[in-house]
Amino acid sequence: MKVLVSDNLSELGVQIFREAEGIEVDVKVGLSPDDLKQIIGQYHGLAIRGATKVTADIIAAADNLKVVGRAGTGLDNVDIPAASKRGIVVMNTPGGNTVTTAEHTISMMMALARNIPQATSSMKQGKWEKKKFSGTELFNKTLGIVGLGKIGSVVADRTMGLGMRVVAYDPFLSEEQAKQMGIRLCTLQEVFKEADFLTLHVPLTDETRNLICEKNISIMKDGVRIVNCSRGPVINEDDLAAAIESGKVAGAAVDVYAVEPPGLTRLVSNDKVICTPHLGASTQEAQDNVAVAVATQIRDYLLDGTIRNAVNAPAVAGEALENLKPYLDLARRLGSFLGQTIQTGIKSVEAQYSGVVTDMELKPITTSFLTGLLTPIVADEVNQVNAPMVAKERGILMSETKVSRGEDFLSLLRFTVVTERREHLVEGTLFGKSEPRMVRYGPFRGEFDLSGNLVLLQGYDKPGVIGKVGTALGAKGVNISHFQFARKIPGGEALLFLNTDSRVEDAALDELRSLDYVESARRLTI
Ligand SMILES: NC(=O)C1=CN([C@@H]2O[C@H](COP(=O)(O)OP(=O)(O)OC[C@H]3O[C@@H](n4cnc5c(N)ncnc54)[C@H](O)[C@@H]3O)[C@@H](O)[C@H]2O)C=CC1
Ligand SMILES: O=C(O)C(=O)COP(=O)(O)O
Repeated sequence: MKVLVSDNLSELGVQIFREAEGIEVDVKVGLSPDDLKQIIGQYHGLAIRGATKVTADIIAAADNLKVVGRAGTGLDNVDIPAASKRGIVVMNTPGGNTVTTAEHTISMMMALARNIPQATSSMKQGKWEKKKFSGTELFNKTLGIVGLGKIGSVVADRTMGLGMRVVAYDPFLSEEQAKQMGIRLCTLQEVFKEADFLTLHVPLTDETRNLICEKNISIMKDGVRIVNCSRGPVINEDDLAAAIESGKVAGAAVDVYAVEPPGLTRLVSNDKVICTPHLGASTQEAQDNVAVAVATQIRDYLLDGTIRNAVNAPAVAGEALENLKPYLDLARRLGSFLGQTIQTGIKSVEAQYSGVVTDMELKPITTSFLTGLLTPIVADEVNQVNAPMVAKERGILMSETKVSRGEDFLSLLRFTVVTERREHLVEGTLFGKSEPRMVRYGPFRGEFDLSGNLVLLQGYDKPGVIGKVGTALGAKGVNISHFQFARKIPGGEALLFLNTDSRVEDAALDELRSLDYVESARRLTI
């Protein structure tokens, strides 16, 4: 497995790749988009920070890429839908830079309140401008926080210690959660109206883009000070610059920009604006945290499929993964079996779980079934990341339920696939702790081993059929390793399920089909 580190990652992270058996790492920082596109095809993993832009164009060239790991939080530099479509897991490292970014925010707010950068610069010109740089206290002022997530809540906690009154807006947080932090949740309008200082800690989304614009600034307090250590496009830079020039906004502290580096924009050039070059996460501690986290996550995914902190796949790790793995395997086999027997368009998939499996995370199991089901049907690679998307694109309705069924099995997985023509049902369970078995196919019950070369014969339960099948295959040199016979009623419809040591060629299949009482013969590989 080859991993490319394309941004400045702490050495501790690179070391983890170097020490991992089965991983080869290249560190190439500062590649142009064209250069990255040229080489990305060789890599299975990509470790980045914010500088590398993983666009749809790069992803289209990433023929072997399985995982993109962001050492940090914001993923606005990764085209997540494009990655998901190609089955590439996208991960970040939440929490690793939270304290550092919160501390930077508070440093920026204090520096802004006391004009520290401007005063420093003045002194370095030999001046002593005491009056010009008189500032304002934070004590007893209202801090408005937009986005009370990890960073926002650390900012809240620390600034309450400075005697600030904190109000916050976060539509995804409950009153109760905010109350536990001792913070009053308000509407966005209230936060804008009440804040003496306003700080932004939201991800860049369609809702947050351009949030600080002329219209919203107009409802803020005169003399408000604005801090942005989230993402540049959350602020309309021209509107903010204009509001500072007019005196409506007293000043701004900015770490992130619409375009990075921004050059000498109207905002950056303004004396009342203090700025840092996207330094929010730049401390040794945070960089070590996020590099170690991302390298460990990428390594574990590439080497054993453990998914942690992915934004486009359910998280499965550690002990939970160990318990889940046999079920993931069982579900994939059941899916693969049906995917190879179904011949018409799929309308819906229903997953029903009963027994001890219901204590586990079921979504990955359903996705694993889908992966098996869709792989024989669609041309592109289908995996845990893109299977739900592929199903959705094909208009397949999904449902997943837990049922209590007084069955004979410790756990039972039932999947019902409805096609344009009919309903296909399979049930599966684990024998022992990890032996996957299909125990029902439509009306037929048995103990079917879904592995290797299979032949599925449907016909009628008549004397001599089994012998003829064995003789026909034997004549072609095919050895049967496992044999299951199931029927509804004596003499009625029957199923012959064969595991063979070698692949059954077309001629042998044709011969099986020509036998009396054999209606169909199908070859499957699982
Ligand atoms: N300047 C820097 O170097 C850094 C910047 N960041 C930026 O800070 C952002 C926040 O980071 P974390 O706190 O770790 O993420 P988080 O996911 O813990 O918090 C984000 C919060 O924003 C809230 N939110 C989402 N949409 C919202 C909306 N429309 N209005 C109000 N709130 C909304 C969410 O509910 C969540 O609570 C990141 O997305 C990233 O863009 C993060 C780390 C370093
Ligand atoms: O983690 C984040 O979201 C950041 O913005 C930090 O960005 P960086 O790793 O310094 O490019």
